[in-house]
Amino acid sequence: MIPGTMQQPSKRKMDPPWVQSSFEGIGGDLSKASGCRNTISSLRPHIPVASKVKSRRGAAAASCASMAKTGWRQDYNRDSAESWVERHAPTTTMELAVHKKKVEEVETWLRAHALQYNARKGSILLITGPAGAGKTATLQVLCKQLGIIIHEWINPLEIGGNGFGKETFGWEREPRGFGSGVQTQVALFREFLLRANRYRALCLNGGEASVEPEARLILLEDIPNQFYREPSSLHDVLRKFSICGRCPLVLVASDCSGSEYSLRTLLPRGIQEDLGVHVISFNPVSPTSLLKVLMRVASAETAQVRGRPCVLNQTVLQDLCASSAGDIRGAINALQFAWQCASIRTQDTSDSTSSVFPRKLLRGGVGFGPGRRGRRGTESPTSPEESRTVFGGRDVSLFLFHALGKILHCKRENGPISESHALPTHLTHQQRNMLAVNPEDVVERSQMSPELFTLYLHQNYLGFLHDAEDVSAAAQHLSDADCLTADWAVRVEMRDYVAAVATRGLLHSHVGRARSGVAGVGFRPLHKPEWISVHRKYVEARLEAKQLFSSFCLPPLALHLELLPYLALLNTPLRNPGQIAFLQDVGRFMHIKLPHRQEVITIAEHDGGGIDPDNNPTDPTSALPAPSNQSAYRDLSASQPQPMDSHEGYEDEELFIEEFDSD
Ligand SMILES: Nc1ncnc2c1ncn2[C@@H]1O[C@H](COP(=O)(O)OP(=O)(O)OP(=O)(O)O)[C@@H](O)[C@H]1O
Repeated sequence: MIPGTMQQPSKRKMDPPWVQSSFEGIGGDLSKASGCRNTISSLRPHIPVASKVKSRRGAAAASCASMAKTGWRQDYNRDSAESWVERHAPTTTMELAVHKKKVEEVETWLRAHALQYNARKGSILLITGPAGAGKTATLQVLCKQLGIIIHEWINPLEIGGNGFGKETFGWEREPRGFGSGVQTQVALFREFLLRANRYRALCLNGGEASVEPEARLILLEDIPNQFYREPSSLHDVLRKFSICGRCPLVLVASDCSGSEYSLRTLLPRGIQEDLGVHVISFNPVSPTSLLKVLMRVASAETAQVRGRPCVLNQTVLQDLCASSAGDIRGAINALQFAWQCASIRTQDTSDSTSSVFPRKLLRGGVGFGPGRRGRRGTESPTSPEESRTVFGGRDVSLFLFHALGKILHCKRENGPISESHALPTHLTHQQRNMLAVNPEDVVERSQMSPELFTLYLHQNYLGFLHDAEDVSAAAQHLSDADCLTADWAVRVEMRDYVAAVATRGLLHSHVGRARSGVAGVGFRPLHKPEWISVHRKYVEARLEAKQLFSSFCLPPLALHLELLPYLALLNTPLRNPGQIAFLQDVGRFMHIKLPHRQEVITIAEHDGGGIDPDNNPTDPTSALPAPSNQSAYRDLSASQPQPMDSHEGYEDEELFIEEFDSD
């Protein structure tokens, strides 16, 4: 007998009663979280189901668990240990706070691909949208309703057998089936994806396996990190899956604009089209739906608290909705937190509380308790910003489309101008109503550099102005903004001024529309700046010239301003077809006649603020041929012009081009 094993039980008995597991709430949460995960655990015993300790779901529960350690009332602790997000999870489509059309879209796809026997088995659905928009909840509710079993991939915490998972959570690693060696997460994932649907889930509870419906799908929300570093390996796996998969795959991914971990990096549009991925894009939950859910949750919680009347204040709920920016999970977590703060305050306002919660969080009873309205000192936060600071909430970033729209549509407040804002008589022609938005704030929330944002404005502003005077004034302001960053020495310091001059200048130029009484221009598609493709071409050409003319050993300036124009003018063919093509492409642009403007790319509603990684001008190397000298010359990329007929045969001629010294 090992002494350690003997001592273990008595040690447990001696634990003080106030020590509670930090995973208490989460454990309950996960066990509730579903049959689908149980299905997976039965299918793949070595994958630690409990490893899906999502911080988002555990946040509220973890805070409650830490509260429990301070020895407050047991009933309160038990009550608060469970996350409300899980406790009030929707069970039917009627309860979902998601727009009906989106629910129908997902349902139609599921019926066509998961329920139809003849449907293509390896079909892929991609559900995107902001975090907390109810994407997973919708899928789970629909699958439950349609009787579809979900096999969900959950990233294993322990892969190499270091004992962490086994010792901490009591999981056993399955030694057979996947080999005894260390397996990479990607290898495990590949195996899961291609094998998950071959076997039925085991019925460990003794129930009848035959009563299970056959329809099933694979859910991939927890994407292995390796794929973000190497998206091509995910593409390979998905390609294989689309050929030999036996059930549909649903990818759930949140939009995170401007992040390198964004979906566009992982699954660019080209790959989506290749694989025939069907995309359904969710919007943030509307404030009305959010408010309904919060009221339902709050009423249910109030009904549970016996003997303690809690009066809900709708203003607080509205503030929570506004500050959560369509994130239902965030809104419910904030409500739970606010409710618990209020409960603590009304139950026990001893000094011990202030050691856990900052006083700021405890002020005012946050909308609960009788007679709070109208009493100074117990006011609820009135502005979304204030409620955000009090209860947490989300830092609201704007999608590019909406950020540009806020400037280009130039919304102003109606009504007379207050005396404090009135300009002197000689400046009345400059008088405008108050702006509905703060332009600098919009630029900041777009998560773009002011210069790039100005470029987008420059590309799109013409369609939004009413007359030529407005266009002239706007162009003047945009030029001024451009000049501000002309000097590289002060470029960084001047960035903020660029944003202010460009956006405010553009907004100030909107005069004609108001004068003519036109309400607005309505919907207008927005486009990416042509500058992006021009700049991309410039960077590509620079790199290509460096490779093709490396034998001249010239610095870039001399290469581009002396050698290349000289060679282009000489009209002498070179030895190399790559060099010929290059000179024809960039050295003789004055002869190229463009019949019309270049085709511009329309911005989709959920495009992020950063430069599109599919078309990143700062990293043109991806679009270039391999930088091997031979292949770069022989195999010109399709985008490059091929040597003209007139030059055919020059390759064989012995021509000598004099190399000259740049000095
Ligand atoms: N009426 C409701 N409609 C939708 N979700 C609800 C509702 N009430 C509570 N919830 C809970 O809100 C949470 C929404 O999170 P969900 O995981 O579905 O969002 P998501 O869009 O998939 O976000 P992420 O991409 O971050 O996972 C779920 O835990 C769900 O149980």
